[in-house]
Amino acid sequence: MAAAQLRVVMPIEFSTSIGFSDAIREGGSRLLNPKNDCRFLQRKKIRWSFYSLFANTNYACVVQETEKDLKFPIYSSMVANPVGEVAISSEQKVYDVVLKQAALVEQQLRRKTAIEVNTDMVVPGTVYLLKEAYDRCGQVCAEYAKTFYLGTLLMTPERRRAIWAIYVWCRRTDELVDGPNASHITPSALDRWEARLEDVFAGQPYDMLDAALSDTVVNFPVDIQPFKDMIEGMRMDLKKSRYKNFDELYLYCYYVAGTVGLMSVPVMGIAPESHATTESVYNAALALGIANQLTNILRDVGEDATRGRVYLPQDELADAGLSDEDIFNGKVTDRWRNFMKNQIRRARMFFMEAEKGVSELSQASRWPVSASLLLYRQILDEIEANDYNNFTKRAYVSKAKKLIALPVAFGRSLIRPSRKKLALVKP
Ligand SMILES: CC(C)=CCC/C(C)=C/CC/C(C)=C/CC/C(C)=C/[C@@H]1[C@@H](COP(=O)(O)OP(=O)(O)O)[C@]1(C)CC/C=C(\C)CC/C=C(\C)CCC=C(C)C
Ligand SMILES: [Mn+2]
Repeated sequence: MAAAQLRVVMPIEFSTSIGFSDAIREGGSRLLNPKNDCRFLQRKKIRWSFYSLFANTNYACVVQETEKDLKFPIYSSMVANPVGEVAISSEQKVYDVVLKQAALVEQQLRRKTAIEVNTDMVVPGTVYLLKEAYDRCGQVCAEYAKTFYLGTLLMTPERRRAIWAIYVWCRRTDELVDGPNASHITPSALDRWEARLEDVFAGQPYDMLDAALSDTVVNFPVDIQPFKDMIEGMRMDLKKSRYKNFDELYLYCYYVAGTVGLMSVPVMGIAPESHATTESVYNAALALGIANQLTNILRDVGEDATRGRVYLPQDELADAGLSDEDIFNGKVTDRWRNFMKNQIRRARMFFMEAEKGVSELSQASRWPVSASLLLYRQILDEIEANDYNNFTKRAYVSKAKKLIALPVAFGRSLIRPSRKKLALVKP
């Protein structure tokens, strides 16, 4: 087993009490001995499940004590190869994007005090009624994602149509690599899609669906970076069908789904009375995207396998005594169940991280986000109810359960923003 670098972020008293040396006090690091460290945490009755999940990998964990409550986030932290060379983890890279996005939105909001919504817009050569463009986006959203669509109906009209425009761009981007023409898509087609995106942000849309997005990015402080990153995720999908470890998977999940959170918050808005920092809300939004994508991956194991794709971390499969072969054979064994239990637990941790941010959103956005969180999370319950057979059974949340989630989500959306700053467990 390779040693990994452990980065510790925690109060000095705690680091001493669990026996880490001076060298690793706040922000320091030392070589991790996964087995011993893991047993140590277990002996101390410290929540260690995710620690153990990473223990046999090259990952270390970040530890932080917050209000007497220990948190062991499921993120990968510093990654070291067996000779001890440390690379920046995906989580740290992505967190840098989160900080930049949060800073950007604050700057833009300061510059722009009131949001002015245009009703019409002139596109060079053609006049499109913007209303029509947005309505078309709404129809696409209703057709492809009924649940999201219903959620958006609970938002203010300006926010709702902006989310539709973002949804449509995301859907079209995904279709490039997953749609009927996917086999013809090359990296240069994605480069062209990116050039077109730049034009959209520069106010030069190609078609009416783009025009809705051009209008949205003028009216809300949405930045181009998460959009570009989503295209990067599609590039990754073109060239990669295996993920060595969770660090690699985390980056993929950020690209294709965490980005959606970062695109949406500037539209959904943070409650004016919230005391949470902008970056903590962005962080929660990122977590919701990651949680959703991990859930997607766990639900679609069988379907992805038929396309020769395995999104599960290869090292964690190997540690569980499993291989690609077991996935292609599609037999539910105890090894598979145990493996799945850990994967589900990790996805739930991301949902928990996301939940902390929902109450910080503007009042009208809380209900739809909370509903979408509850509904997506239930897919994990359904995988369990299917006895972890995600090879041949698609986990599906029934209409009745969806209906029950709505009032529950409504109740949760009444929770007011915190009076305290949100705790951030980050490197
Ligand atoms: C503070 C806080 C919690 C704020 C909330 C922030 C927020 C609204 C986050 C949204 C998170 C979200 C809905 C992420 C989408 C994740 C997702 C489903 C990604 C899919 C990627 C590719 O997966 P794959 O190819 O494996 O799957 P398919 O078989 O193709 O399904 C995506 C398909 C990428 C494209 C994403 C979309 C089309 C969804 C975009 C959704 C919105 C813009 C609407 C968000 C609105 C609400 C009400 C949640
Ligand atoms: Mn897809």
